[in-house]
Amino acid sequence: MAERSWSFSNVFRGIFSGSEQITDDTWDDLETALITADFGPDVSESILDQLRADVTRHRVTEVKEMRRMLRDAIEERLAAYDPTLKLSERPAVILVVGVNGVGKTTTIGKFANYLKSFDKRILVGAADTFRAAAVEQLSTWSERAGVDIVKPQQQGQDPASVSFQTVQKAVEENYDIAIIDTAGRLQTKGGLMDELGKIRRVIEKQAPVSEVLLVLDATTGQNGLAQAEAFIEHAGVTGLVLTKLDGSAKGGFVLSVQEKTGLPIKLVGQGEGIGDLTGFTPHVFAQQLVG
Ligand SMILES: Nc1nc2c(ncn2[C@@H]2O[C@H](COP(=O)(O)OP(=O)(O)OP(=O)(O)O)[C@@H](O)[C@H]2O)c(=O)[nH]1
Repeated sequence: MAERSWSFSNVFRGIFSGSEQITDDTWDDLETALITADFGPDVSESILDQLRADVTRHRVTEVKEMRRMLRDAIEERLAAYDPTLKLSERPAVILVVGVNGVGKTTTIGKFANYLKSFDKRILVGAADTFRAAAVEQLSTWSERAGVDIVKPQQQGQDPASVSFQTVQKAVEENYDIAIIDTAGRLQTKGGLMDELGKIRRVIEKQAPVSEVLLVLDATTGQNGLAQAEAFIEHAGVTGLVLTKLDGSAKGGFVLSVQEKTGLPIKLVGQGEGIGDLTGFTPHVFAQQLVG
């Protein structure tokens, strides 16, 4: 796989190619690298503690061996969360939520395209009714992915009613999956949650909600996480989507975000193209991060 710009291995290459034996400098450099890559202070410290204990216990002296241990430690921690998407209901209803501009609509386009390759019948719902451009954008993506769309009849239509119509059509016409785009404004917690709560209630009159995916922009790191706090606390989020990892040097965010929220990462966006979305595989990720 081509090396991505977010790859942590660039940072590591310096540390691990400097000398063959582990020295005090190796530990200092490693700590700096973990912080730089946005693992966050707590996760960085606990990785370092674990690694120190492992290195001592196994009497490891070589940098090469330490690198392997780091990779394994990161993989093990990433794998503590289940990345499987729950799509067994028919239709499986997926709500996509998140703050402004994080990549919700783009993700839905890529995700619809990905699911179609498994021969699924997909319907998307444009419940981001505040911006006409948002509906147009989703419409363009649905065309590219070759999936059907339910749009509001007029601008500003109640997002809950568009969601209702989407799920109704999905049930009546036997779609496998309905994906609903919601508005991404930074709102007061009350307004945001009232709107999402209403969307949920009207959907659940017809079908259970299978997944609530919170989209996070990896380039904003810990900051973006703070902005999304209201969703995490109140929206019944079942999984995370990390976007823009292609533009981020903050690969460590991948690990800290799971540990901070207790939520699994289920999808990863690595570009603006329709094919730039993948599932989340801890083994591959640890490899890409550490090299
Ligand atoms: N490089 C890169 N850009 C991305 C990725 N995902 C989304 N984008 C870009 O991010 C910008 C915002 O994406 P949107 O999908 O419009 O975001 P949104 O969350 O739907 O925005 P609102 O509806 O305004 O809340 C667009 O320019 C996308 O092309 C990604 O994985 N990598």
